[in-house]
Amino acid sequence: MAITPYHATTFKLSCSPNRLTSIARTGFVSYPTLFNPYKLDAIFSSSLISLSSQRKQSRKLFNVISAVAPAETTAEFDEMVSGTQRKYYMLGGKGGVGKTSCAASLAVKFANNGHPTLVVSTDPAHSLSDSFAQDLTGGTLVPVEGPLSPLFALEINPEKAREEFRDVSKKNGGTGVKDFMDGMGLGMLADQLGELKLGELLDTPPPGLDEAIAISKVIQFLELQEYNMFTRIVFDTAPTGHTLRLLSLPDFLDASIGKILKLRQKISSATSAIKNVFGQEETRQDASDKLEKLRERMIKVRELFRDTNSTEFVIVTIPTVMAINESSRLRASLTKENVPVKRLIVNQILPPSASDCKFCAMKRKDQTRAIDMIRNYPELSSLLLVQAPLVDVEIRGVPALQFLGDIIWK
Ligand SMILES: Nc1ncnc2c1ncn2[C@@H]1O[C@H](COP(=O)(O)OP(=O)(O)OP(=O)(O)O)[C@@H](O)[C@H]1O
Repeated sequence: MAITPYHATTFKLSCSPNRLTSIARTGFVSYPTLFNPYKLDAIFSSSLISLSSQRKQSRKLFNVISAVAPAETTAEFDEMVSGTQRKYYMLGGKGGVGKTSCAASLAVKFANNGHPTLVVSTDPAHSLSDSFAQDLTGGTLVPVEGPLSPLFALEINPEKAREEFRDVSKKNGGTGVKDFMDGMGLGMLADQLGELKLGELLDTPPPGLDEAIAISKVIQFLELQEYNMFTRIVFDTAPTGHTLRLLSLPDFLDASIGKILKLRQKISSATSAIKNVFGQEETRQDASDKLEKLRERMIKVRELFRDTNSTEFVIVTIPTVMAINESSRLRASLTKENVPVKRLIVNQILPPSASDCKFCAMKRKDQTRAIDMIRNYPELSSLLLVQAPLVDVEIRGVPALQFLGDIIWK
C-alpha cells in the first residue's frame, strides 16, 4: 500500500497501540515504528485511526514515558517559550553528546509554539543538515520544511569563509579584502589591517579566527533587518573548547581595539611628520570612528552573552564520568565569563526496563553512578537537571526532532 498524505500527517502525531504496550513493558522508546513510514503503512493499513484518537494515544505515550522514567525535573519550557521579545539559547558541551539533536529539537519546538525561529550552527563540523535531513548548507538563511511557524537555519562555515578571504586577498592584492570583511561585519578591522599581508596571515590563522567570523555573524543579527523577525535564536555550538574561545573573544577584541584607539589618540596629538604616515586628519578621524563603532558592537555581543533576560547557555552532557567532569569545567568557565546557565540536559540515558540483559544492567549502573556525581558538583547541582532517554535509532528529520523535543522540552 502506498503512503498517502494522510499517513504523512498522522505519523507525526500518532503511535501504534502495539508500541505503547511494548513501551510500557520494556520502557524503551522505539521510534522507528513512529517514524518509519513502511512500518506505519502496515499499522495504518489494518485500521485508520482518527486524528483525535491518535492525539490521545500520543498523549498516552508520553504519560507512559513519564511513568517509567526516573524522577527528574522538567526543562520548564513554559518559561523558555513565554514572551515575544527575542531570546537566545546556546547549546554546548562535549563532542558527540547530542548538542545538535537537542538544539534542533528545541528550535522545532519553538517554531511549533508560534515563534519564528532561527537555528545557527557555529560548529565548523556542521550537522544541522544531517539532523534535519534537509540541505541547509550555503552559509545563508535556509527555510526548514515542516514546523508550524517559520524556522530557518544558518550554517556558518568559518573554514569556507577563511578560504574565500584568502582568495580575495590574493587575487585583488588586498582590495577585495575590505569588501569581504564588510560582508562579514568586520569592515573596520580591514581598515586597520590593510597594511598587513592578510593572505600570509591566513595561511597560519591565529587561534580564535573561526570564532571571530562566527561572532561577526552574531553582530549582524543585531543590526540587519532580515533577522528582525526571529523571536528565538538557537545556537548549536562547537564542542566546549571552541565555545569558550568564542565567548571570550569579544572581550579580547574590545581590549585590543581599546588599545588601538588609545594609540591613535596619542598619535593624533603628535607632530605633523607622523600625520604623513597615517594620512589626513579627516581620514584618521573616520578610521577612529569606525573602530569605535566596532568596539561598540563587541560590547553589544559581550552584553548579549551575559544578559540573563535574553540569553541562556544550556549544557548538554551524557551520563559518563568524563562528560560530566567536562560539563562541570564548562560551567565553571561560563560562570567566570558571567554567562547565564540554568539547564543541564543529560542525554542518552538508558530508559528503565524490567528485564535488563547483563550488558544493559552494567551500563545502567554506570550511568546511575555518573548521574549521581552531578549532585556532588557545586557547578552542576544547582542547575535544572533534564534527563533525555536514549532512543534506539538516529534522530533525523523534523517529525523525529519533534518527538525528541516533546520529551526533553516540557
Ligand atoms: N537521545 C538520543 N538517543 C539516541 N541517539 C541520539 C540521542 N541524542 C543524540 N543521538 C545521536 O547521537 C549522534 C550524535 O548526536 P549529535 O550530532 O546531536 O551530537 P553533537 O554533540 O552535536 O555532536 P558533534 O559534537 O559531533 O557536533 C547522532 O547520531 C544522534 O542521532
